[in-house]
This record gives sequence, C-alpha cells and structure tokens, in this order.
Amino acid sequence: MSEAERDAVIRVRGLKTQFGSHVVHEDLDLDVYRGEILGVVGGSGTGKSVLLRTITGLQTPAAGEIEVFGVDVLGRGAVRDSLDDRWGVMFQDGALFSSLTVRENIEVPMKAVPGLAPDIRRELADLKISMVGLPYLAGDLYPSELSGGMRKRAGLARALALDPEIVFLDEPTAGLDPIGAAAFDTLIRNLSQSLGLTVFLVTHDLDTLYAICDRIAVLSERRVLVTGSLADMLEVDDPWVREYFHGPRARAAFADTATGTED
Ligand SMILES: Nc1ncnc2c1ncn2[C@@H]1O[C@H](COP(=O)(O)OP(=O)(O)OP(=O)(O)O)[C@@H](O)[C@H]1O
Repeated sequence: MSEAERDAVIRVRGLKTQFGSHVVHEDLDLDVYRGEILGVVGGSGTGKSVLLRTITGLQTPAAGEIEVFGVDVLGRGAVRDSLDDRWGVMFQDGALFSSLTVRENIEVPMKAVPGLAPDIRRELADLKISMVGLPYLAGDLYPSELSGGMRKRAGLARALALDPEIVFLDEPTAGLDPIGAAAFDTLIRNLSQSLGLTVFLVTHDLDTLYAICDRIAVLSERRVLVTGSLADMLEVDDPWVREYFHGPRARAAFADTATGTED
C-alpha cells in the first residue's frame, strides 16, 4: 500500500513551536498511520518530547495544523475533549501520583467516565495491571515501592486505562537494564498487535527501533528530516542519520534482531 493510501490517524502540517525566541520546530509535517509503531528519533534537544506534548494538546504551537482522527487538536471545547479517551500517554518516569496506589493511579482517568461504578473501575484497573505483566499484588503498592521497570509498566497500564486507539510513549526503555528494556519492547509489540494500537514512540534506544518499530521518523533541523523503514534509514545521506544508523551500536542492535535475541 502506498503512503498516500494509508489511513493517517495523526496528521501534522506546517507545525511551528517555540519558547521565547527559541524555535524548536518549523514547518514540520508528519503522518502516523493506523496500527503502526512509529519510532521518533533525533539528537538531544531536537524536540521529540515537545512534539509529543504538542500533538497531545499539552503544549500550544505557534503555527500549524494537527489532526488526530480527523479532529483538530488545537480546537477548543467538546470536539477536542472527545479525543481524551482515544489516546493514552506514558511519560518517561511513569508520571504516577505518589500518594496513590498503582490501582488508584490507573483509576484516575476512569473517573472522568460517567456512570462507571467504583467496583467496575477496580476490576478494569486490575485487568490493565495484568495486561502489562504486573503481578496482581502490585495494585496495592505505591510508586515508591516499585522498581523502575514496574513503574513504567504501571504508567503504561494507566495510559491504557480507557482502551485508547493510540498510545504515546516517551522514552519507555530509558533507565531500564537491557533485559528489562527488551521485555518492555516485547510488551509494547504484543499489546500493539493484540489491541490494534497505534504507537507513537519517542526513543533513543536502537534496540527498540530494530525490535519493534514499523517506521521511523527522524527529527533534525527543526522538522521531520526523513521517515521510512530501517532499510530506508541506511540509505539516508545525513551526518546524524549516518552516525546513528551505521555506528557500532546500530550494528549490534541489528545483529541481535537478526538472531532473534530481543525476546
Ligand atoms: N517548557 C519549556 N520551556 C522552555 N524550553 C523548553 C521547554 N520544553 C522544552 N524546551 C526546549 O525545547 C527543546 C526541545 O526539547 P525536547 O525535550 O522536546 O527535546 P528532545 O528531543 O525530547 O530531547 P532529549 O532527547 O534530550 O530528551 C530543547 O531545547 C528544550 O530545552
């Protein structure tokens, strides 16, 4: 299927973001297609997290258009609010409320759903806990009682609370040991396949790109420099892309994937 024929669930056009005089994005275009895992990469400070925050409406751009499921994210009111249960966001450290247990954290977004009784909320939260591979008892723990990997799984469970169609993940494997990171990659891939999720994934992790991403978008020079498969990236004539995708770490990640050791 050509890119023009694919169903873009996120469509960004002419995006400009800036903080004071510091322009982060300028004339940035990006499509994210239904059901894909898109890896967003780029050097430090190229605006990957700002892009995620802008698409999810947490930050207001200076110019441009953003549509998610055909809805103008920058619009106001009920139409824009209708998107809230169609996407979930997982921030780097899980961004959990420290005074709430894991189960209560997962229930937070559910409280916005009218008519959802507390016992149903609790059952649904327990279901999400098991979906992300946490033990049942983790529901009663506070974030400070969890390992880094468990906190990320709890953050993912909360992002899945309302059965979203898109999940945004900001560096999901950052800070995890290689085995924990590979397990998290596998979890994302399995959830994406079983739930038909579209995944917008900001990462520095080459192993993640090789193991689970269908397509990659490289941020550079304030815009999306290139999108494509890993094979496409190897052909790109740009100093950062060359260094990133041809370096020793990329070769090691490719070798691991080729021998199937990411599981
Ligand atoms: N709230 C803010 N106020 C001012 N500047 C900001 C703010 N948030 C981000 N920036 C700036 O915007 C630029 C892009 O930041 P962003 O966090 O998106 O980069 P990134 O590509 O995700 O980086 P990294 O890979 O290091 O996490 C940086 O120069 C950062 O300092």
